[in-house]
Amino acid sequence: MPDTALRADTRWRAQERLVLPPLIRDWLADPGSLTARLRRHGPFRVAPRHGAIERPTLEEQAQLGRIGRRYALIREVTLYVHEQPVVEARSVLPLASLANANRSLGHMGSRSLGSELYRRPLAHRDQVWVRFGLSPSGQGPCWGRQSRFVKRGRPLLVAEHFLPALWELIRD
Ligand SMILES: C=C(O[C@@H]1C=C(C(=O)O)C=C[C@H]1O)C(=O)O
Repeated sequence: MPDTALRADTRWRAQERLVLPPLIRDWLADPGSLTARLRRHGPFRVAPRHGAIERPTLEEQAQLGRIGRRYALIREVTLYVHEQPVVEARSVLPLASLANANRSLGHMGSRSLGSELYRRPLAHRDQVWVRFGLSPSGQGPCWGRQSRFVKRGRPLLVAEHFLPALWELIRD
């Protein structure tokens, strides 16, 4: 586990502007599906914690661009491996991004959002931010990654906060 004597910060910073410890960079810069990578470490499940139609935060609006000013489906989940909470995620799915062929993204339940984003037509991750701060439920501080995905031309945000149990899991 890298030095955590970092000051917790709520601001997301462009990934390329941060020097990250190698282990952290290996996970935060991974271009593939986090779900697929976690599944390689043991039994995996997604536990939805919160779902509501709300306005994104001002920071999320800026990260989404113009579409961010409208209402979005906010989805907060905890990802478990071997029944250990390893990631807390908050996704911001603009309602305008959930129309037509993208509508399944708004009805994931306990299925991983990644299973839709990494299904053809593949979503592409066009920007990544990083921070060392609290998770959506207030755990931490821990490393977090905010990704902007574009699926069928429509943007959405997925923020993943990597909990201490993850680093214990991969060390064993
Ligand atoms: C984006 C992915 O989907 C994962 C699944 C999530 C969900 O079901 O809400 C949220 C964050 C991601 O870690 C992925 O697997 O890479």
